Amino acid sequence: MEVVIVPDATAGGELIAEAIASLLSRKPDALLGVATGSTPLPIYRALAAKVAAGAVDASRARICQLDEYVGLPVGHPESYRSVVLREVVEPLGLSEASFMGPDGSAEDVQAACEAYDRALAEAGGVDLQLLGIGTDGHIGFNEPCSSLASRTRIKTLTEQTRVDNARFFDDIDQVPHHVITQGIGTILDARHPILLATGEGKAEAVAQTVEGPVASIVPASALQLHPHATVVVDEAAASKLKLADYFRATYAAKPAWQGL
Ligand SMILES: N[C@@H]1[C@@H](O)[C@H](O)[C@@H](COP(=O)(O)O)O[C@@H]1O
Repeated sequence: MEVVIVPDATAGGELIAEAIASLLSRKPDALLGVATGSTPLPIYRALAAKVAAGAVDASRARICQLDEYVGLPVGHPESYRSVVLREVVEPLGLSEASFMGPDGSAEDVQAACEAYDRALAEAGGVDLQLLGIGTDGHIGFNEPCSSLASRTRIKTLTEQTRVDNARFFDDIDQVPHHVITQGIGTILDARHPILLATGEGKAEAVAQTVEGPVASIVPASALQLHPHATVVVDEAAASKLKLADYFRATYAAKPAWQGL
């Protein structure tokens, strides 16, 4: 796993947007897996700015969703489908046709999960999967003790995650208990997962993800099993890494042509 320490969230967003731009120049119809939450917003802003400036052609990019709440009414502004359309698809000038995600309002949730995994595979697989991290080390909505081999399925949120996400709703009672999430096995199928973590609140989860054992109690630690996973962290989120100096030196000495 490559760990890149950047000064702040803006720099992290710029670096990852650059990696996406580079991917799109090699593969214009790349399938980009996008995450929700506050952390990836600087990536989407930086990428949209590059598109607006004509530096990147994203017109053939395809976007897919990582996870979704179960049971929110179709079109709810905080459904992850609405969030991804608002924060990623529209700013990149793409249409809804370029977007795919699981159906959180399906009556048969299990069938919707299986259909989504099939759709991802039929689309050729995810080229680059953006990830944030929960304070408990979750990726997507794979809460602690999720199977490291899991596929897209329904999960129950921990109380901590519901509390963390309550800021997007009027009150915590509106935060659904159930979600659909790409499984950890599904996420590991992506050709290049990139996790961005910023702020001190993520420092412990980052240290366990990068330097702890691979264990389902810290779902993000499964990224250690991926041959090409990148973890981008700001100084605050890197503050508990024992090998921070090594990661800095390694990245400083990396040939620029390698990119992320
Ligand atoms: N399902 C999302 C995750 O994909 C995201 O990584 C996490 C952290 O969000 P934030 O970046 O706002 O801290 O929130 C939610 O649980």
